[in-house]
Amino acid sequence: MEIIIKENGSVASEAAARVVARLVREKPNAVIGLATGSTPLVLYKEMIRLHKEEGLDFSQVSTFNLDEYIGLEKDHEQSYHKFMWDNLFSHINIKPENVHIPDGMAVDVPAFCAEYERKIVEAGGIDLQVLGIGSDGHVGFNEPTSSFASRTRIKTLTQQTVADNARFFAGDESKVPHHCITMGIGTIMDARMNIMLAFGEGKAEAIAATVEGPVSSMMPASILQHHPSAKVFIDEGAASTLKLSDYYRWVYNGKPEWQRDA
Ligand SMILES: N[C@@H]1[C@@H](O)[C@H](O)[C@@H](COP(=O)(O)O)O[C@@H]1O
Repeated sequence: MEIIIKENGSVASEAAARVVARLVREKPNAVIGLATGSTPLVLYKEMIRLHKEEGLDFSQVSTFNLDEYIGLEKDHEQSYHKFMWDNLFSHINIKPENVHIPDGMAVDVPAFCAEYERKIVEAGGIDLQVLGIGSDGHVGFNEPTSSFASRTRIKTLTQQTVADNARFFAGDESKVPHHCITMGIGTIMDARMNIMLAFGEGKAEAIAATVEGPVSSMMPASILQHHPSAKVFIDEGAASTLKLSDYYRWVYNGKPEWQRDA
């Protein structure tokens, strides 16, 4: 794992955006996995800026989102569909037919999930997957004890995640769906590169356990230790309990400029 510590979340997000931009320039028909939550918002703003000001071209790019709540219509204020269109897709030149987000209203969920996996394979696999992390270490919505071999499927959220995400539902936990469709950990691990973003002290424990703890399904993100190309972009807050943070800075600063974020 490569740990990239920046002074704040904006600078870290800009660094992550450079990795996305490099991929899209090198491979115009790249397949990108995307995440929701508050963490990737600045990354998406920067991708929009790169498109508008520097001509970054998404016309051949395909995307696959990690997850969606079950039971929310696409236009629900808190659906991940709406989140992605509001915060990214409406502002770049991506083709709607190249956007894939799990359908929280699917009638036959297992069939939908199998088809989602098939579409990822058909697209050539995910080149780069963007990840956030839940305070309990979940990636996508793969909650603690999720199988490392799991594929896209239905999951039940933990009480912790329901409580964390209630802030998006006017603080009302009863309004947060308890089920979701999420890519599996096996699906995420198949991506050729994973980039995780985490900001603030609230994520420090989960990040320390992910980067320096034992690999355990109790901390789903820790499986990234087994990924051949995983980068973790964090700010000082999220880095605050890492034991080897000086070493990560030393490694990063020892790289030639052009290699630093790539
Ligand atoms: N399913 C999403 C995750 O993909 C995200 O990483 C996590 C963290 O959210 P935030 O970035 O708002 O802290 O929240 C949700 O539960």
